[in-house]
Amino acid sequence: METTSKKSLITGEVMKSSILGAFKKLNPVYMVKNPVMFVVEIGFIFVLLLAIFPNLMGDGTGSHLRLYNSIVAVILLVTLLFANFAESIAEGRGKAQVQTLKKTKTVTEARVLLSDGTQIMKQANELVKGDIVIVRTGEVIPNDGEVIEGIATVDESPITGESAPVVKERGGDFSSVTGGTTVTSDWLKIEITSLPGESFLDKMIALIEGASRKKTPNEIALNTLLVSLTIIFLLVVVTLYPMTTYLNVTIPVATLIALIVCLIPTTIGGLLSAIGIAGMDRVTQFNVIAMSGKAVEASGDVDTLILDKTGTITYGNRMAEEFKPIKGVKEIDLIRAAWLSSLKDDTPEGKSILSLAVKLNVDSTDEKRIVETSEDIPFSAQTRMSGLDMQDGTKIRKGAYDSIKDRSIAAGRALPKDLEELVHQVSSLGGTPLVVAEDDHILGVIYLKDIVKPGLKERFELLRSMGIKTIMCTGDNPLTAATIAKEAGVDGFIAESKPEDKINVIKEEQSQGKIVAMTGDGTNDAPALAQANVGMAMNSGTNAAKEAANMVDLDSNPTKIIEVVEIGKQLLMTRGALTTFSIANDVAKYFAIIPAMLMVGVPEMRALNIMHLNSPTSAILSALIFNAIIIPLLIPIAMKGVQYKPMAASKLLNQNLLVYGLGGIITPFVGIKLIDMIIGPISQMTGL
Ligand SMILES: Nc1ncnc2c1ncn2[C@@H]1O[C@H](COP(=O)(O)OP(=O)(O)OP(=O)(O)O)[C@@H](O)[C@H]1O
Ligand SMILES: [K+]
Ligand SMILES: [Mg+2]
Repeated sequence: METTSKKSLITGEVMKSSILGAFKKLNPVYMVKNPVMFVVEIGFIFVLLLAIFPNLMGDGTGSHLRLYNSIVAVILLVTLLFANFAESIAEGRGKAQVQTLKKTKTVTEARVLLSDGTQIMKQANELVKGDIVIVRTGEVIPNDGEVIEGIATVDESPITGESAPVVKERGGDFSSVTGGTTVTSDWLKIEITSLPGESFLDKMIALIEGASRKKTPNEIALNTLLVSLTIIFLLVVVTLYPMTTYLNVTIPVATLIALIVCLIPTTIGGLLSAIGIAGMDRVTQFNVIAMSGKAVEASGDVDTLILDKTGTITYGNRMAEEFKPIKGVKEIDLIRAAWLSSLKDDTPEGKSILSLAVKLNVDSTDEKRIVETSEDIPFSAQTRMSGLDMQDGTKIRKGAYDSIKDRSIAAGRALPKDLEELVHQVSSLGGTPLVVAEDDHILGVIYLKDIVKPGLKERFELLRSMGIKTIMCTGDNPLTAATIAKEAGVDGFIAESKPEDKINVIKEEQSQGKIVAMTGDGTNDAPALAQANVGMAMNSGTNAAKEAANMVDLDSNPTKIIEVVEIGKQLLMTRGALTTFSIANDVAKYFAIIPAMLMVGVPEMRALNIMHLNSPTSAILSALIFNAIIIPLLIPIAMKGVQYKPMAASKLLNQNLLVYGLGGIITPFVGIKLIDMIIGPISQMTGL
């Protein structure tokens, strides 16, 4: 699957604003939201004071101490800036995108059609829900809405990044339009469905700007852990103080603060929000808009994926292929009834039946009269039927086998003997059989042909190896469902399902503690999209679906949920890996610094000073410098995410513990030693 738009990674512009952002974020009001880094900031302020007034805590007055305190203060400041920079740069790409989107929002006027037929011009920001507007070629659609008349091509590229215009028309799946897109041919009559400032585009801008970004549940839990660790290390260092006095080692307060900062989980504390933002951004790069970080995170935890058949697993442009009459019924009578039943059917299925009937020379001379005089019985997922009631009282219906069957039985009719056989023939090909009835007489079956998308089997295999169960939900009959399910390789299916059945499947899974994802595009999918932990609506779908979902796929490709799940997993893994690395780092630093610090007063400690660092001062400064530069060094991993390979969760965990845990323990020893080799001689020269 290709992403349609790849935005360049980090531009000079983003770099500049990120550096600026790093300084702006030093504001304590902002810093306090990140407790670990806030502790570093307090430490910095404290050491800064000690640089100015070295004897503030009774450490003495020497100029060396002043210099030392100043150096520690500078490194602490740099640590803060690095952490802030990580967050800024993660936000940077989104900011550039917002600029482009804001340019889209330049509509000022809309042509409103009043109920008396007159047209007036109104400011776009004065439009209310229910207003009817007319948009002509070259004009921008003023707000989100549903097409109620007309057919036109619309350029949606500002939102989807897709340059080819899309056709919009009344009814079906292509009736919703987005404010800010441009009509490129013909005209549309649109009913406005959003209030000014609440359009899809507005929401996208707000989301990307971070206005509605909240800490996710996992982030909150991790933060609690990080705060606990911070408190523990604070206590460790505080209790070290009387111990050193007892051992007759004098340790400057700045060193103790440096030690605290080295030991508390600053690496993950500094990168945590960047990881979250980058995760959301990666989804955006895939042309999926996530309404919250929580949604992206939930997609990483998905256990069950509910997919609908038509349009997700199959291409969904179901075309009438053949008319199969019941024994004793003339083919032309079936064709005529099928044609009648579709005269007012707006769905693609209905249209394809009309064109096949016309191709087979149906008698259509009285079309106009019938259209004008009969009553439309539109298709609904609830009834799974469509048709019309004619002026003479004849009721023409076509629909799902069980729906028409129930209807006939209710009317006290016996079913034709060969009906089941015809339905079976179509179903075993994976096609959708539509049964046609005139009043309660069943005339035959329409074969709607559909094709399973290629490559799905491999993708479902991939999901299975991630431990995700796939369930196909369809309104179609059990045999068609079984045929398609087998061909596509899903784990299970539910046939003859009505919209509420989808919700029930989701609830059932959730009651077993499972996290459920689903995709959908119709108004009838909206409740299920809202019920699912991850609901991904298609951009081409109805506004109700988009409103209910917590993600929208701008490319309207339902199988993209698979990539979203991968990105979510990658986000969770990246966070886990860097947390492991960070904590392993801190523990390693403890063993690297403490012996070097104490060996002055406790000669026995020399044995533990396996790193042979130049001096206690050099040891602590090296550790502090390492602690700072590890943050920018890890920014690429935070942004790109650790590589995800599908495998069992436990195996993955073990592998990550090995790589990031062991790596986290070894890296500080190597890093601190290298830095010590550089700054050791300098600190000796300056006599620090
Ligand atoms: N235009 C139509 N007129 C009458 N019956 C239809 C029409 N379109 C579909 N049906 C019948 O209604 C059933 C349900 O349709 P619906 O679109 O809700 O589900 P589906 O497309 O079969 O499955 P999925 O939920 O996978 O999209 C179809 O299986 C078909 O039998
Ligand atoms: K640290
Ligand atoms: Mg459908």
